[in-house]
Amino acid sequence: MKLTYNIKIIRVGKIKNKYFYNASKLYFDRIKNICNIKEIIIKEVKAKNFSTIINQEGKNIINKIDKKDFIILLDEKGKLFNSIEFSKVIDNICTQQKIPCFIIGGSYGNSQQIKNKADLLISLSPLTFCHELAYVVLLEQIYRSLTIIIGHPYHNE
Ligand SMILES: C[S@@+](CC[C@H](N)C(=O)[O-])C[C@H]1O[C@@H](n2cnc3c(N)ncnc32)[C@H](O)[C@@H]1O
Repeated sequence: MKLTYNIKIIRVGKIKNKYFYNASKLYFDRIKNICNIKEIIIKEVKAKNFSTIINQEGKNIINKIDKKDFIILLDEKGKLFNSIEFSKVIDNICTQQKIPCFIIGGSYGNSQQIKNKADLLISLSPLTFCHELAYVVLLEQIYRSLTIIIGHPYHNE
């Protein structure tokens, strides 16, 4: 079953580790079979100062946000959801003709400006993951959510 839903992800930097890359490709392709997914990759900023990196990457991310986007920032201090609740978040945003736009920060995290702009902060766990692993977990959970929405047995297997 194919949904007309659109999902967007904005993230920082290439996936350099081949295992994370392969896992992300697996779930990205599965998601593509169910709905439209667009990804925007921001270049990693090189600077000596952490706050320069966070703020510049933050500005570059904000430039890619559109009016229809419902901004969901991934942050370990955000709200925790179970997979059914997470699928409802995605379903509700999409049925309101908005686009869930997931943002994953770079190695040093997210700027305060993005945190202020976000419509929702979600946590995948109270533990901190590298951004590559956070991306893989996010994709698996988006795929899981979509299977819940279309009634595919993946979540119950
Ligand atoms: C290495 S982490 C950045 C850690 C940084 N110290 C901070 O305070 O945000 C890189 C990115 O992965 C995502 N991330 C890592 N762990 C996460 C978690 N448990 N829940 C949600 N997002 C997470 C966030 O978007 C974060 O900005």
